[in-house]
Amino acid sequence: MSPPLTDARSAALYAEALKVLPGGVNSPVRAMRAIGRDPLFVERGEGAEIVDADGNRYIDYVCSWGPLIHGHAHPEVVAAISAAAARGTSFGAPTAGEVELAEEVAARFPSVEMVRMTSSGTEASMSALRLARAATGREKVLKFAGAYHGHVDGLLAEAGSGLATQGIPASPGVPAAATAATVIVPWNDPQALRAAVAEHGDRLAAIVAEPYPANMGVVLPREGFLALLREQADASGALLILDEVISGFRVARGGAQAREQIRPDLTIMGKVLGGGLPAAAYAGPRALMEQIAPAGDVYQAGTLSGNPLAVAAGLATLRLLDGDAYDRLEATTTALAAGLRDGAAAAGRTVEVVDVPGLLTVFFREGPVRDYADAAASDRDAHAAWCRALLAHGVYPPPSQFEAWFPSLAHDDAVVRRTLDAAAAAFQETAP
Ligand SMILES: Cc1ncc(COP(=O)(O)O)c(C=O)c1O
Ligand SMILES: N[C@H](C=O)CCC(=O)O
Repeated sequence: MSPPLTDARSAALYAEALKVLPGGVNSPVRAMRAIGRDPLFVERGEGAEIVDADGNRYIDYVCSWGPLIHGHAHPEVVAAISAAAARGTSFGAPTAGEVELAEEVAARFPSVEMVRMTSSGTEASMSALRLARAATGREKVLKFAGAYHGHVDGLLAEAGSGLATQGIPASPGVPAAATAATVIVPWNDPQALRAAVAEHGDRLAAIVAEPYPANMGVVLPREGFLALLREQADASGALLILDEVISGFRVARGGAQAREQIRPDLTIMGKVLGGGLPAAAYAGPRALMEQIAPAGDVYQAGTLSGNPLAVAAGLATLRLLDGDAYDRLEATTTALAAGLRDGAAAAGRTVEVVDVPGLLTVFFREGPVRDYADAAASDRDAHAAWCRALLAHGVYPPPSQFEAWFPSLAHDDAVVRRTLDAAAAAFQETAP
C-alpha cells in the first residue's frame, strides 16, 4: 500500500473553498480539524474506495456518514437513479415510488404503519418532536448527553458529532427558550433517567434516543436500558422516539428496535433510506401519523420531500438488503473489530473497540465506554495521530473520536485485510 503521493490539488481546492464556504466545507465534521489536518477533496467513489482530487486511493470508512451500505456507485443504485432522472427530477406531486418506499419501510418496522418523508434527518427529528408535542399537549423533551439528532435548535445541547468534536456545549444562535424545554440525562444511567422523569414526567412530550448512539462514537446501551426508556415513557405518558437515522436498515433489517425488541412510538430514519441521496423520514402508527397535515393539523411540508431520485435510490438500496447482506455486514464488522483489537495489542496500545453490525469505534482509552463522559475521556491526540497515519496508509477513517466507522457490503475480505495491515502499521508508528 503506497502512501499518498501528494495532496497539492486538495490543498489548492481547500484554499479556494475557504474563500467561499465557511470553514471550507458544507458540514463541519468533513473539515478534519479534530485530527489536525486539512480535508481531502473527493473526486469519485468506487465500491469500498474513494479517489481524491490528487488521484490517491483510500479504503473509505465514512461512506458518506452511513448512507452507502452497498459502497460507492453500486451499479443497481446508479441505474435506478439514472432511470428516475430521465423521467424528471422533481414534480412536487405524489409519485408511485413514495408509496412503494413507505410500504418497504412498514414491512421492515413493525412499529410503523405510516411514513412522512423529509429531505434530511434534522428535518425528520424536528418534525417528530412537533408531532410528539402536539399529540401529548406537552413541551419538554428528554435527550441523552452525547446524542445527536441533527441541528434542531432544542436538541443542540450537550450534543454529539461535530459539537462534541469542537467542544461546543450549545450553539450560539439557539434561543434560550428553545433549550429550556430540553432535559438532558447521561446515557446508560438508570437512576438519572428515573430522577429526570420523576421531576419532569408530567410535562414530557417525548424521550428521544439513538438506540445505538453513534455520535459520541458507538456507545451501546447497557442491558435493560432501552426497556427502561420504554417503561419510563409509558409511566409518564411521554412518547418514545427512537432516532434510527444511523442504525435503521444498517444494524438489522428492522434497525436497532428489531435487534433489541423495543417498540417506539415514533422512529426517525435517514441515511440508508435515501441510498446516498437526500431522504429521511419520521414514521409510526396511523393514529399518531394521521395528525400530520393534510390528514391532521400538525403542519410539516417540504418542496423536495419524497424526491423521485432519492426514492429510487432508497428503493434500490433497500431491495438489495437481503438476509445474506446483513450476515455479511456483521461478519465484516466483527472481523474488523477483532483485527483492530489485535493490531492495537500487538503494538502495545490500549484501545476499546466497540462494535455492532455495520458500526464500530476505536476509543483510545482503557475500560468500557458507557456514556459521553467516558468517550470524552479518550486520548484524542492519540486517536488523531492514528487517523493521520491511517490516511497515509490509504485508509480514510471518520476523522473524529466522536463518530462511527461505516463498513459497507463492498468491504470484502481483501479490503478488510488491507485495512487491518494499515491499522496495525499505524498503531506501531504512532505508539508513544
Ligand atoms: C442519529 C442522527 N440523527 C439525526 C441526524 C441528522 O441527519 P441529517 O444530517 O440528515 O440532518 C444524524 C446525522 O447527521 C444522526 O446521526
Ligand atoms: N455524525 C454526523 C451524522 O451522523 C456526521 C454527518 C454530518 O453531520 O456531516
